[in-house]
Amino acid sequence: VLRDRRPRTLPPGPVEIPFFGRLPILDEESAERLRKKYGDIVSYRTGPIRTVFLFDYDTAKEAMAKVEFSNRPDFFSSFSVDDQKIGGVLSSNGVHWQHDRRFVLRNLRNLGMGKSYLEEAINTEAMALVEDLKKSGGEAINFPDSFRTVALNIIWQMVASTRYDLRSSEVETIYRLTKGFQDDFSAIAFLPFFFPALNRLPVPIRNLILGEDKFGQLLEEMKKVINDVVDKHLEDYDPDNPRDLIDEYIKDMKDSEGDNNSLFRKGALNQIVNDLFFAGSDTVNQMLKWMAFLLARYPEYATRMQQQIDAVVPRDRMVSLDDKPNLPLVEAFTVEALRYSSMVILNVERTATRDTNFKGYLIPKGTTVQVCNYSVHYDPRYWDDPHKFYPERFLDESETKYTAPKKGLFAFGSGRRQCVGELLARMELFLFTAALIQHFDVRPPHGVDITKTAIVNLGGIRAPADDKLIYQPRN
Ligand code: HEM
Repeated sequence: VLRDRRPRTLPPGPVEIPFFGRLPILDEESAERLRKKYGDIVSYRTGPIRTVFLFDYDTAKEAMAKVEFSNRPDFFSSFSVDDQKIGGVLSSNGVHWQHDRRFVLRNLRNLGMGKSYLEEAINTEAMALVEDLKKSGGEAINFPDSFRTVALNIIWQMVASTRYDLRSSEVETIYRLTKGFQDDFSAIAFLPFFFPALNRLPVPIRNLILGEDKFGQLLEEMKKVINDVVDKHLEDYDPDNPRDLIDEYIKDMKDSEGDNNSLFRKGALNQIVNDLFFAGSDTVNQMLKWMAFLLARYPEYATRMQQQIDAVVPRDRMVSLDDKPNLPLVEAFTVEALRYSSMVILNVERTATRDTNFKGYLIPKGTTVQVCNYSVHYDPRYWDDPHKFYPERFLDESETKYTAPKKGLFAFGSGRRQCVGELLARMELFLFTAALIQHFDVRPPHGVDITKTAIVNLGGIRAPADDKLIYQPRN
């Protein structure tokens, strides 16, 4: 039964088990075990789906740039809130993806990605975050809800001109949906995609073991939240006063009315909004948790960064992007946090659009192609002592200048589908982290050994466990 049926032209990997294959790989330990045993390119079968895992930076970079590996797998469309399930950026393919990605990139830039007025908006949130954390009065608290609200507020202001109060209950609803997807559906909801036979089970059994009814409910709720936001924009739309990305889309949609070839559609707009909300808020929220954890875990860096900030920024002014050249350690700390956290453990899946020769192997059409970002970030070929948290690796010899790595960083993916929000995320991480450092000593509660804090897996996202921390305002 265990005869390996894998075609010889495929990369090596564990013996394929007919019909069932093996359980999906969702964590860094299992991925690393594969790499250690089979090398940098490994094929692995889960049900009818074959995945080729890539573990080495150069190989991953080359693969992610290939047109043949630029699509997302078909099953991504099940998460779409577009009625036609073809629009948006994250899960779409072909001309629809190209069209919507171009629209999003152009408008994120026009709305200030990398520019000073967006910096102001981020610093308004940073100030609100500081005030909110001060309310904890130096008591030990779990990661504050304000982390997620400030992250949401930035992208939501660009997309929908909405800013929430840091403790607003509306944010609670939105995050309940995100968390629902994360907690309940990380592994189990994917199983029918890998094991289609499960779809033949009676509905009550599928609901019981796979929670499909709950998944459907969450998706419907999300659809409604997004649709209401877009409908409200359509109602209030003023062509002379576009407020945000949704208005810009409505403008293009109205301009192209009557053009049968136009790809501007309300369903696609809904999905774009959904993508930006999902990809743009929880990612930053999770990274803020990492920043707080790492500041508490490595107080020697926190102290050095406070000295650097205090030397150039008066306490009554927020750190700005112009201060960056004077704060090389702060930048190095945030980038090292991206590497060390490897928050997105496995890069978002791609799929081969046709049979493709790659590195001496023939990757058949339909094969999933996935880079293990964690493995790239912990690869001793690119990083000295990779398990050490060491921001200095991003400084020049005199430690006075930040130096971007030439190779080895994969936090935002790569190639044609590289993260569209990278610039925005880097701005947010730098300014939010600087605000935390400038205003607080972050530390574990007395007697708590922070080296024992677990790193958990939240549906493919690596995050520090929510142990309590103290945010002590600095004198
Ligand atoms: C620290 C924060 C973030 C991290 C680590 C991150 C990481 C990633 C990664 C790994 C990918 C997959 C790239 C690939 O397939 O090669 C991705 C895609 C994407 N990200 Fe981000 N991201 C972050 C923040 C954001 C923000 C703030 C936005 C919102 C503007 C955003 C929007 C997107 C979108 C729309 C895609 C899909 C791109 C496509 O399929 O063409 N991300 N991100």
